[in-house]
Amino acid sequence: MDYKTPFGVKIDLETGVIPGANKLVRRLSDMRGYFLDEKAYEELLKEDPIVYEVYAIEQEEKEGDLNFATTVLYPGKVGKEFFFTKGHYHAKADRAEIYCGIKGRGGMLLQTPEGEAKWIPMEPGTVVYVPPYWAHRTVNTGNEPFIFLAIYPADAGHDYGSIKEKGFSKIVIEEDGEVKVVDNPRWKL
Ligand SMILES: O=P(O)(O)OC[C@H]1O[C@H](O)[C@H](O)[C@@H](O)[C@@H]1O
Ligand SMILES: [Fe+2]
Repeated sequence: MDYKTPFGVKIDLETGVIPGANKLVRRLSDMRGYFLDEKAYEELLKEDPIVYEVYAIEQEEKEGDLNFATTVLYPGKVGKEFFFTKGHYHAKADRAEIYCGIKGRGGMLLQTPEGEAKWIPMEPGTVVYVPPYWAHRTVNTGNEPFIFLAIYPADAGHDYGSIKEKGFSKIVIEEDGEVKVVDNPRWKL
Protein backbone atom coordinates (compact mmCIF):
# COMPACT_ATOMS: atom_id res chain seq x y z
CA MET A 1 0.00 0.00 0.00
CA ASP A 2 1.28 3.43 -0.97
CA TYR A 3 0.26 5.61 1.99
CA LYS A 4 0.10 9.38 1.77
CA THR A 5 1.97 11.39 4.39
CA PRO A 6 -0.06 13.01 7.19
CA PHE A 7 0.63 16.67 7.94
CA GLY A 8 -0.50 19.57 10.09
CA VAL A 9 -0.60 23.25 9.18
CA LYS A 10 -1.23 26.31 11.33
CA ILE A 11 -3.88 28.73 10.04
CA ASP A 12 -3.08 32.33 10.93
CA LEU A 13 -6.33 33.12 12.75
CA GLU A 14 -5.87 36.88 12.27
CA THR A 15 -5.25 36.87 8.50
CA GLY A 16 -6.70 33.50 7.41
CA VAL A 17 -3.46 32.61 5.61
CA ILE A 18 -2.54 28.91 5.40
CA PRO A 19 1.21 28.57 4.83
CA GLY A 20 2.03 26.58 1.69
CA ALA A 21 -1.53 26.80 0.34
CA ASN A 22 -2.50 27.75 -3.21
CA LYS A 23 -3.78 31.32 -3.18
CA LEU A 24 -6.66 32.43 -5.37
CA VAL A 25 -7.64 36.11 -5.61
CA ARG A 26 -11.06 37.23 -6.81
CA ARG A 27 -11.49 40.88 -7.69
CA LEU A 28 -14.70 42.69 -8.51
CA SER A 29 -13.79 42.45 -12.21
CA ASP A 30 -13.93 38.64 -11.89
CA MET A 31 -17.56 38.93 -10.78
CA ARG A 32 -19.29 40.75 -13.64
CA GLY A 33 -23.01 40.01 -13.66
CA TYR A 34 -23.11 38.72 -10.10
CA PHE A 35 -24.38 41.86 -8.36
CA LEU A 36 -27.84 43.34 -8.77
CA ASP A 37 -26.94 47.03 -9.05
CA GLU A 38 -25.07 47.27 -12.36
CA LYS A 39 -24.47 51.02 -12.06
CA ALA A 40 -22.89 50.63 -8.63
CA TYR A 41 -20.82 47.73 -10.03
CA GLU A 42 -19.41 49.83 -12.88
CA GLU A 43 -18.67 52.68 -10.48
CA LEU A 44 -16.77 50.48 -8.00
CA LEU A 45 -14.98 48.73 -10.89
CA LYS A 46 -12.80 51.86 -11.24
CA GLU A 47 -11.13 50.70 -8.00
CA ASP A 48 -11.55 46.99 -8.79
CA PRO A 49 -11.20 45.94 -5.13
CA ILE A 50 -10.30 42.41 -4.07
CA VAL A 51 -13.58 40.80 -2.98
CA TYR A 52 -12.08 37.62 -1.56
CA GLU A 53 -9.01 35.42 -1.35
CA VAL A 54 -8.94 31.64 -0.97
CA TYR A 55 -6.04 29.63 0.50
CA ALA A 56 -6.58 26.01 -0.51
CA ILE A 57 -4.79 22.76 0.26
CA GLU A 58 -6.15 20.35 -2.32
CA GLN A 59 -5.58 16.68 -3.11
CA GLU A 60 -6.11 14.74 -6.30
CA GLU A 61 -9.81 14.55 -7.24
CA LYS A 62 -10.35 11.11 -5.77
CA GLU A 63 -13.27 9.70 -3.82
CA GLY A 64 -12.60 9.47 -0.07
CA ASP A 65 -9.97 12.21 0.18
CA LEU A 66 -10.54 15.72 1.60
CA ASN A 67 -9.58 19.27 0.67
CA PHE A 68 -9.63 22.29 2.94
CA ALA A 69 -9.46 26.02 2.37
CA THR A 70 -9.74 29.29 4.19
CA THR A 71 -11.53 32.23 2.59
CA VAL A 72 -10.90 35.88 3.45
CA LEU A 73 -14.02 37.73 2.31
CA TYR A 74 -13.48 41.48 2.48
CA PRO A 75 -16.11 43.92 3.75
CA GLY A 76 -17.86 46.04 1.16
CA LYS A 77 -21.03 46.53 -0.81
CA VAL A 78 -22.12 46.93 -4.41
CA GLY A 79 -25.03 49.31 -4.01
CA LYS A 80 -26.98 47.84 -1.09
CA GLU A 81 -25.67 44.31 -1.63
CA PHE A 82 -22.92 42.99 0.64
CA PHE A 83 -19.77 41.44 -0.87
CA PHE A 84 -20.12 37.68 -1.37
CA THR A 85 -18.32 34.68 -2.86
CA LYS A 86 -19.49 33.55 -6.30
CA GLY A 87 -21.24 30.51 -4.89
CA HIS A 88 -21.54 27.10 -6.45
CA TYR A 89 -23.09 23.68 -6.52
CA HIS A 90 -20.62 20.83 -6.38
CA ALA A 91 -19.83 19.27 -9.76
CA LYS A 92 -20.50 15.98 -8.00
CA ALA A 93 -23.75 17.42 -6.65
CA ASP A 94 -24.19 14.91 -3.82
CA ARG A 95 -20.99 15.98 -2.05
CA ALA A 96 -21.44 17.77 1.31
CA GLU A 97 -19.16 20.35 2.96
CA ILE A 98 -18.40 21.79 6.41
CA TYR A 99 -17.66 25.49 7.07
CA CYS A 100 -16.33 26.94 10.31
CA GLY A 101 -16.28 30.66 11.13
CA ILE A 102 -12.88 31.99 12.25
CA LYS A 103 -13.06 35.79 12.29
CA GLY A 104 -15.55 38.52 11.43
CA ARG A 105 -19.23 38.17 10.74
CA GLY A 106 -21.43 37.12 7.92
CA GLY A 107 -23.44 34.17 6.86
CA MET A 108 -24.15 31.57 4.26
CA LEU A 109 -26.89 31.52 1.65
CA LEU A 110 -27.84 28.01 0.62
CA GLN A 111 -30.23 26.93 -2.08
CA THR A 112 -31.67 23.78 -3.61
CA PRO A 113 -32.00 23.39 -7.41
CA GLU A 114 -35.73 24.12 -6.90
CA GLY A 115 -34.87 27.53 -5.42
CA GLU A 116 -35.58 26.88 -1.75
CA ALA A 117 -33.20 29.20 0.09
CA LYS A 118 -31.79 29.24 3.60
CA TRP A 119 -29.69 31.88 5.41
CA ILE A 120 -27.36 30.80 8.22
CA PRO A 121 -25.63 33.59 10.20
CA MET A 122 -21.96 32.90 10.95
CA GLU A 123 -19.52 34.21 13.53
CA PRO A 124 -16.26 32.83 14.94
CA GLY A 125 -16.97 29.28 16.08
CA THR A 126 -20.10 28.73 13.97
CA VAL A 127 -20.00 25.41 12.13
CA VAL A 128 -22.26 25.13 9.09
CA TYR A 129 -23.23 21.83 7.54
CA VAL A 130 -23.78 22.13 3.79
CA PRO A 131 -25.84 19.07 2.84
CA PRO A 132 -25.51 17.29 -0.52
CA TYR A 133 -27.18 19.11 -3.47
CA TRP A 134 -27.32 22.60 -1.84
CA ALA A 135 -25.60 25.50 -3.59
CA HIS A 136 -23.72 27.73 -1.15
CA ARG A 137 -22.43 31.30 -1.06
CA THR A 138 -20.92 33.22 1.87
CA VAL A 139 -21.65 36.89 2.53
CA ASN A 140 -19.72 39.42 4.65
CA THR A 141 -22.28 41.50 6.57
CA GLY A 142 -19.70 43.20 8.83
CA ASN A 143 -17.02 45.83 8.48
CA GLU A 144 -13.93 43.66 8.91
CA PRO A 145 -12.74 40.68 6.84
CA PHE A 146 -14.94 37.61 7.29
CA ILE A 147 -12.65 34.58 7.55
CA PHE A 148 -13.73 30.95 7.58
CA LEU A 149 -12.45 27.42 6.97
CA ALA A 150 -14.16 24.96 4.64
CA ILE A 151 -13.56 21.20 4.42
CA TYR A 152 -14.89 19.36 1.37
CA PRO A 153 -14.51 16.08 -0.50
CA ALA A 154 -11.53 16.11 -2.89
CA ASP A 155 -13.78 14.98 -5.75
CA ALA A 156 -16.59 17.52 -5.09
CA GLY A 157 -15.53 20.05 -7.74
CA HIS A 158 -17.25 23.38 -8.44
CA ASP A 159 -20.26 23.98 -10.66
CA TYR A 160 -20.62 27.76 -11.06
CA GLY A 161 -22.89 27.74 -14.12
CA SER A 162 -26.44 28.08 -12.85
CA ILE A 163 -25.57 30.45 -10.00
CA LYS A 164 -23.60 32.67 -12.41
CA GLU A 165 -26.62 32.81 -14.72
CA LYS A 166 -29.46 33.10 -12.23
CA GLY A 167 -27.97 33.95 -8.86
CA PHE A 168 -29.66 32.94 -5.63
CA SER A 169 -33.37 33.41 -4.97
CA LYS A 170 -32.43 35.68 -2.03
CA ILE A 171 -30.00 38.60 -1.78
CA VAL A 172 -28.41 40.03 1.37
CA ILE A 173 -28.57 43.82 1.60
CA GLU A 174 -28.16 46.69 4.01
CA GLU A 175 -31.27 48.83 4.37
CA ASP A 176 -31.97 51.42 7.07
CA GLY A 177 -28.75 50.29 8.79
CA GLU A 178 -30.00 46.70 9.04
CA VAL A 179 -28.94 43.44 7.42
CA LYS A 180 -31.86 42.08 5.41
CA VAL A 181 -32.26 38.84 3.48
CA VAL A 182 -34.83 39.62 0.79
CA ASP A 183 -36.18 38.13 -2.45
CA ASN A 184 -33.91 38.60 -5.46
CA PRO A 185 -36.00 40.61 -7.95
CA ARG A 186 -34.04 39.06 -10.84
CA TRP A 187 -34.53 35.45 -9.68
CA LYS A 188 -36.28 33.00 -11.95
CA LEU A 189 -36.21 29.21 -11.89
O1 LIG B 1 -15.75 29.04 -5.21
P1 LIG B 1 -16.50 30.20 -4.63
O2 LIG B 1 -17.99 30.01 -4.67
O3 LIG B 1 -16.08 31.47 -5.22
O4 LIG B 1 -16.16 30.24 -3.07
C1 LIG B 1 -14.86 30.43 -2.61
C2 LIG B 1 -14.32 29.21 -1.87
O5 LIG B 1 -14.99 29.10 -0.63
C3 LIG B 1 -14.54 28.03 0.20
O6 LIG B 1 -13.22 28.20 0.56
C4 LIG B 1 -14.68 26.70 -0.48
O7 LIG B 1 -14.14 25.65 0.27
C5 LIG B 1 -13.97 26.73 -1.79
O8 LIG B 1 -14.24 25.51 -2.43
C6 LIG B 1 -14.48 27.90 -2.62
O9 LIG B 1 -13.80 27.94 -3.84
FE1 LIG C 1 -18.41 23.96 -1.89
